[in-house]
Amino acid sequence: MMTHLNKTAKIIDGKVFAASIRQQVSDHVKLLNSEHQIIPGLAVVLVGGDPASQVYVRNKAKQTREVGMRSFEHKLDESVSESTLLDLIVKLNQDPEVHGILVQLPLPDHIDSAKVIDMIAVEKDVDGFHVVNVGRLASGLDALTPCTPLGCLLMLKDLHGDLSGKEAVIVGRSNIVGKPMAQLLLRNHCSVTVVHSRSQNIKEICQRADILVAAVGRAEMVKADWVKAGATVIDVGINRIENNNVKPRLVGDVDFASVQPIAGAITPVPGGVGPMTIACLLANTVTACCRIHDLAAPDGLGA
Ligand SMILES: Nc1nc(=O)c2c([nH]1)NC[C@@H]1CN(c3ccc(C(=O)N[C@@H](CCC(=O)O)C(=O)O)cc3)C=[N+]21
Ligand SMILES: [Mg+2]
Repeated sequence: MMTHLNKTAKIIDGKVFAASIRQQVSDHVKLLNSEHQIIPGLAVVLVGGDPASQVYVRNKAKQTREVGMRSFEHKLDESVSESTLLDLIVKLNQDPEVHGILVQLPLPDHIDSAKVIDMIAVEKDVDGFHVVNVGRLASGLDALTPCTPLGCLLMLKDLHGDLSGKEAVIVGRSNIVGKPMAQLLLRNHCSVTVVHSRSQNIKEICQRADILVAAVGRAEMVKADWVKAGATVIDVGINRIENNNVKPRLVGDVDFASVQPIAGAITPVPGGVGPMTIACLLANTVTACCRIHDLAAPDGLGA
């Protein structure tokens, strides 16, 4: 048979990887239960009825129960006042059965999200969005780490092992992905560049990357000629392309079809970063529970 000189990138299977993380979480939950009679609990707060958010929240709750943890769902009306939401956070902070608190974002415009997030007890902030966790991550201290960048890092470490000296380029500077991703890659000794909507020569900068993380929320923006041959491409984007009458198609921030033949490895959408995000949320909840009870957290599930 003929061998082909043109390579095709390895497709990183986020679903399989996420399942192995959930298995480790589930093993640790069993241990906490048998040795210490502790059941980790995750509270998810959803404000309003956005259909996509409802699907995510339902998936989170289902997977939380599947790994043996308690799930507490709080659905509030779109019109809820900021003070009612803050009161709920205070209650959850004080509840000993709750070890992790996630407030689904975005929140309605009349609510100050920073105020709500910073009301969450630092040790229960499983999203890692509290200003203290952000600062701890940036300072190289133990921190609860945002789930999406943590999932990306675990995939990169699994693929490459040591990341020292690798040239990483992140497209997007959001507080939930781009910035914490930069911190995690820096902590793992990469050279890190963050490009964004005001950057010049984005394409040329991306061409240097050994590791390219796309997190801008613009459908198929990263094209084949942005990617160095053999680079690892992590696609964080989830963009719904609406088609008349048919089910919307999900695409990432990377033009998968054209990039796949160039890249060395690439995450698909769906089935890449998305499932890892939820798995890391469960991992963060067990980690938070262990720290709250002053017990050893599971190995290999942190940054
Ligand atoms: N406080 C907060 N924390 C979050 O982590 C958070 C949030 N707010 N708001 C919304 C975004 C979005 N998000 C996703 C999680 C899993 C998938 C996921 O599992 N995606 C599947 C497919 C999903 C589909 O079919 O729609 C996949 O990529 O294969 C996607 C998106 C977490 N978010
Ligand atoms: Mg941006």
